[in-house]
Amino acid sequence: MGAEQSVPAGVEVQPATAPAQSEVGAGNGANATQQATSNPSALVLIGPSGVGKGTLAKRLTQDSEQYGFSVSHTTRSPRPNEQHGVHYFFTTKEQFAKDVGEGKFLEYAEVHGNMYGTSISAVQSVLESGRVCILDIDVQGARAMRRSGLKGIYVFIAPPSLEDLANRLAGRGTESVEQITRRLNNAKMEIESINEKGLYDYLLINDDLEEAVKRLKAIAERAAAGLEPEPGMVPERVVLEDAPLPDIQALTEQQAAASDTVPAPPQELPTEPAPEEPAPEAAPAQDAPAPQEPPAAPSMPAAVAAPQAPVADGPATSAAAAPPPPQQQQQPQGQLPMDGVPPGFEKWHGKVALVTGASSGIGWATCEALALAGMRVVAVARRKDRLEELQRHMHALGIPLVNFLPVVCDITKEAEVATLPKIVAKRWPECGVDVLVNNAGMSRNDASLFDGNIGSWVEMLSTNVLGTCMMTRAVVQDMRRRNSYGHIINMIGLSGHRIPDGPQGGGFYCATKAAVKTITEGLRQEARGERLPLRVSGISPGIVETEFFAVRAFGDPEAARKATSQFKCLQPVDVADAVMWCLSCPEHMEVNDIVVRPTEQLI
Ligand SMILES: Nc1ncnc2c1ncn2[C@@H]1O[C@H](COP(=O)(O)OP(=O)(O)OP(=O)(O)O)[C@@H](O)[C@H]1O
Ligand SMILES: Nc1nc2c(ncn2[C@@H]2O[C@H](COP(=O)(O)O)[C@@H](O)[C@H]2O)c(=O)[nH]1
Repeated sequence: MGAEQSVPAGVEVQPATAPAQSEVGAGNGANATQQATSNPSALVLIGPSGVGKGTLAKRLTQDSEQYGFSVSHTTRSPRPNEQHGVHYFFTTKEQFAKDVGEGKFLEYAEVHGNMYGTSISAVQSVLESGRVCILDIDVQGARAMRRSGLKGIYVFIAPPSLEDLANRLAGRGTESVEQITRRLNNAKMEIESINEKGLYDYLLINDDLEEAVKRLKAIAERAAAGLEPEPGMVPERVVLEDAPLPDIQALTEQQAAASDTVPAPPQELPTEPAPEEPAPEAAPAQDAPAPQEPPAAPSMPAAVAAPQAPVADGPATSAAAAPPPPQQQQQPQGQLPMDGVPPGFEKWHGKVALVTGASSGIGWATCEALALAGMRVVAVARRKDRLEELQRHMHALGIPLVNFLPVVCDITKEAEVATLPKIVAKRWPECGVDVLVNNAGMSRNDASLFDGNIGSWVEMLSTNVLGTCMMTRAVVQDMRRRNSYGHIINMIGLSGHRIPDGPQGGGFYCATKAAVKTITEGLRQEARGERLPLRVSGISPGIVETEFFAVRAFGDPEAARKATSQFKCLQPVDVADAVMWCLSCPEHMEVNDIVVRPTEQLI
């Protein structure tokens, strides 16, 4: 693209240097300014239409003179409140094509059926005035801008849900029902771009506007100071929830009735079908909107897979194939079963339990037991296909799926863990996590202290220790915010108490489990120190017949079989029963550790 070679004065074109250590957190903008190191970066805002990019950019430029807005060119018609040269440079398709040919744009793309572009002169005029340049562009534009070498901090703004996005678009009253539908259809693909490695530096969920403005200002301060973005501010993976597209027609009518005004007639030019071929220099074909794709709802924030209904097209399992039992058919949606609830467990009815490592074994059995006893269950794991299977299993058991929330999340990733309480609040606004079962844990058989694989040490430490701590911190902070304290149960394991296979190199794994034992006691003492009613328990099973041994042997089924075939091992449900007992004890009784072995296990 000609424009890529033609670089406006003041725009730094060297590829961004390796991320600096995080000198300043995003929450500490004032410091960032004091530590200014080089030229300001641009602040690039990306996100689906209606998410609030324009609103946020306006707040920044209104509140401080150090920010200026890059006014884009567009071929769409102006809305009633829009001014040429302020909101956009409105232009014709012919003129736009001519400008492209003359290399006037840093980037441009077809978005929702119209052309949009950032001209070199728009960026230049902000930079020349000594201000930080704020850009509001689409995903294709962000990719192209990355290639252009513009030094910038790229912030993806996400909506709390597709429903909120639909509400905002309908409430804005600037698009027709068809245009809103088109923008919402494109939003799913745009949100999925969060998973493109290296495209964005920050993910900001524009839920509460004031909170979002505060967070964006802190990021903007970094841009103003020319600092590198902080590492790790975008989750590793985001999975979108499949849910039907909201009824836009109804929403638009509701919004109009609520405001007692007729929405402004849409000013956008009639939308054109997406071109067969991408426009020259536009992003690759997969960027083009795909109107034929069935509408689907993103569930933000990160890492959510929370279908509201059973997955119909997944692989058939016996559970999935089985018709729902009569109990399910009779039960009104959302009503939780009370039959078979252990004595003392009634207090948890309708409360929320979050279980990690839910895709198999103890985690799976615990989810099942908690749900059958009437709790709302959040099942957290990395494997989406297993969570989908668990969901089908829950359905077959007669659990109302509105009370089951499967979440794809890697507990070793801070950003993913931090979003979990928000995901829960989104599903059940009046709730938070009341019970946390820190079950996820793993071992590797190549981790001896003499010559072990350091990668395996890191994996065990990250999952067993740091994962447990990060999950605990996220949940405790949420309990504190709600001033409602429940119960945290850590899966310590017998290996937290002794080393069964030291000579074979099991010492490191046992060290991580001993750490979990100590952390469990530390957590209990912190709770007592603050006089909080939080209860803390540990459970220490010996050999349980689960995938644990297969994982430890890197998938070797023979090694796994050997480990669990010497005698009748504990079953996952035995451990789930222990969880249920901990939770059923009376208020004055806190179970601190339950040690259980298969009867025949020696040490
Ligand atoms: N946090 C928020 N909560 C509720 N409403 C919001 C929030 N942020 C923005 N809005 C409203 O949502 C609507 C869309 O916002 P805005 O026009 O800024 O979106 P946008 O991302 O710039 O859209 P586009 O890409 O189409 O230009 C506006 O009516 C705005 O007032
Ligand atoms: N690639 C670019 N995208 C742009 C630019 N200016 C705006 N946009 C994006 O277009 C959509 C729709 O905007 P609207 O004003 O019609 O609602 C929005 O998501 C913007 O981010 C640009 O210069 N380049």
